[in-house]
Amino acid sequence: MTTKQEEALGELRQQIDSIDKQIHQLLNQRARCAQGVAEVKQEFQGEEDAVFYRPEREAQVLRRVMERNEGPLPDKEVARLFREIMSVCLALEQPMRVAFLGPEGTFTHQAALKHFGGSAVSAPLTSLDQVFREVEAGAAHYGVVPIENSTEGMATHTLDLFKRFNLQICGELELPIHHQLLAQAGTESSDVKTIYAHQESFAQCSNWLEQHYPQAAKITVNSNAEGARIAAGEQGAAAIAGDIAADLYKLEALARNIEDLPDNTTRFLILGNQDVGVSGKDKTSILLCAHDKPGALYSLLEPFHRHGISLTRIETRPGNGTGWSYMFYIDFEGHAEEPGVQEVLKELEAGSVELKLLGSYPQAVL
Ligand SMILES: O=C(O)C(=O)C[C@]1(C(=O)O)C=C[C@@H](O)C=C1
Repeated sequence: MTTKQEEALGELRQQIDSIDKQIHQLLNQRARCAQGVAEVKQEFQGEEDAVFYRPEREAQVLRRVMERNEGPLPDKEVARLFREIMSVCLALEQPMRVAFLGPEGTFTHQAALKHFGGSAVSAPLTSLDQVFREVEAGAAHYGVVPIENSTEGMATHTLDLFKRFNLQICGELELPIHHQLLAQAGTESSDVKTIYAHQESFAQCSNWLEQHYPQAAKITVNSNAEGARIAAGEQGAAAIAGDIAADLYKLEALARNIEDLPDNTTRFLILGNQDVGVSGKDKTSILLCAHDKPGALYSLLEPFHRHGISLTRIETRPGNGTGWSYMFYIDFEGHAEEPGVQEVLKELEAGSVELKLLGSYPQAVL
């Protein structure tokens, strides 16, 4: 290195050191504020009932971060940093236990980390029912469940569980699903004789596999993370999974983003036991049960139109056969505390057999 270069680098690094010191002090100052917030919550709500996680506030903080960002850091990247800052601050107030359908290393695990940050405690469970049960029982503070995929459609099993359990939806997030072909370090593409993956991932990568690995044996496993675990211990094997599984099982990507449709995205919901306040840009989800009679669907949807409320999703499921014939799962823009939404809910309640409010929550930010 020339002396001139050393001098120039030295000066910039001195600036970085001084900025780091300020960031560091400010981070701890922020953390002390969060501790103060926790004390206030405990004082006014009681030790047992204090609700520390506030999705509406987190959404507002993240939206503001993105709005005021002037770069050069991209909006999403600064938001991700602030996501982590709030995650550590929340963990100081109370470490959050977050349940999801395991094992660790699945896309749902990746969604949980994206939404709650790295300081939440992961609770991988063995079934979706168990995730609902643990959150309802309070054994986990929150749960993360898939609700729809852009190529596969609605996760109907999740929808049906909302009928059985009394939980609130506290949030949503979207995760682009990128599949990687993963193998032990040092594996060459030509070494791969067996590929492990979940059946959905095989389906989502079928053209690519046909083109690149027509001869390899394709073995279906219960989850991509399970496939990654097997591939980590087997020579000549590869797995289709996400980046989180690669990290967890120390695998390397032989090929990246091998999904046939590049915009493949899964939407996840956050389950909890609390009402979430208004964030300013919210969504509400309801289950409606209606008799199968002429005009039933029209009369359910008409109030939304009249009050200028946009539907973002409607899905029909068969009813349980006792008293009503159809169940509609409906997502729409707005919060149940807002007057227009309250009117619609009142009218729907009067005109349907049963209405279950699943929750109002901030629209996905990240
Ligand atoms: O504002 C609050 O209620 C806080 O607890 C602080 C804070 C934050 O770090 O900004 C932390 C956790 C909550 O989920 C929301 C925000």
